Amino acid sequence: MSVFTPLERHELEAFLQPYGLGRLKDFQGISAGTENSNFFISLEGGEFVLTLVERGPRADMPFFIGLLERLHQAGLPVPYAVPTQSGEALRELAEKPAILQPRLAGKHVSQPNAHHCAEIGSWLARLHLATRDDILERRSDRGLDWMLEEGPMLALELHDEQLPLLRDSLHEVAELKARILALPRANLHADLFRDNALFDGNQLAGVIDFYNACSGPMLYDLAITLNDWCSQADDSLDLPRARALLGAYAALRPFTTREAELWPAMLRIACLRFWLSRLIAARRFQGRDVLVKDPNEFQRRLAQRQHVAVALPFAL
Ligand SMILES: Nc1ncnc2c1ncn2[C@@H]1O[C@H](COP(=O)(O)OP(=O)(O)OP(=O)(O)O)[C@@H](O)[C@H]1O
Ligand SMILES: N[C@@H](CCO)C(=O)O
Repeated sequence: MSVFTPLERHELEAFLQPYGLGRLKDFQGISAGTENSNFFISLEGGEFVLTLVERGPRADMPFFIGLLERLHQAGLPVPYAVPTQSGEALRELAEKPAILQPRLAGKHVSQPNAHHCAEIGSWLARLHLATRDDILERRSDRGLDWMLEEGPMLALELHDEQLPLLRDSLHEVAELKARILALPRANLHADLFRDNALFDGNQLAGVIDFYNACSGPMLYDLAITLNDWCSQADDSLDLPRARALLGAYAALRPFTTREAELWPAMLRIACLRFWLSRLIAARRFQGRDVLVKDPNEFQRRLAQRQHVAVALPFAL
């Protein structure tokens, strides 16, 4: 299970007291996450999730809190940091940045249908529309430069037959970097996988886990999302789901010609990002009781995306 920082009841009770939300009834570590420590917290005053942020600089916490507050104000279903009675939203527990958020209803969907994908496409367009005119700047710590730095080092750990795919992909990043950075920008979720969305039946109940959020090209967010929501068991794209996601997105924010041109490459670059980050996680947590997702899944997807059959709809 992925609770990196276990908590004792007494330290939790002391931490929760300033919220004025009543007695602690129950708490439980959440095994699902891979990056942060999360706990379901049941208080007399309601159900909450406590997150201890394990990765990334503390200086970024006001960005996450500010972005979630803005999205909450814009009516998007997201968790947000609950303040204490004296107005403190960002706190510290066990020497980690800590925030308490309302627990959202709903369940993760592991086998999405076209309707789920359309809901996700609309949500992503709403995120981008709510932020593109006044972007909260944050450079991704898993961005293009990071790929170009980490890729060659990780190559040393790969088998020979994996190297051409990695080398070609890094070459594509270097070649297209300037054009990608010139694409239309907004705030990105940058990790909108199925395990970061909660559904109530076919209805999207909320999107969680903004700890990879950043500013950047909107098309990159779409590629990350599509690669997870619309991949089939053989890692190729499922066309009806992909068209539903892209169509719902484009109905709210039409794509530009430049975005349409870079779309196939963007899908590949989004695969590379998670291939590399999963290789790093696999090395870091080897032999530990931590959920590590399979890096090879994204190697296979990267290989599959060398030919992309799903064009962007409605390119201007
Ligand atoms: N606000 C919330 N409401 C309901 N459930 C939540 C909430 N926040 C987190 N969870 C639950 O906790 C689990 C782990 O949370 P989260 O995805 O944020 O962790 P993580 O370690 O950052 O994971 P990863 O980066 O691997 O997606 C989620 O899958 C979800 O089940
Ligand atoms: N969603 C990521 C993990 C958290 O960033 C992955 O599937 O590799």
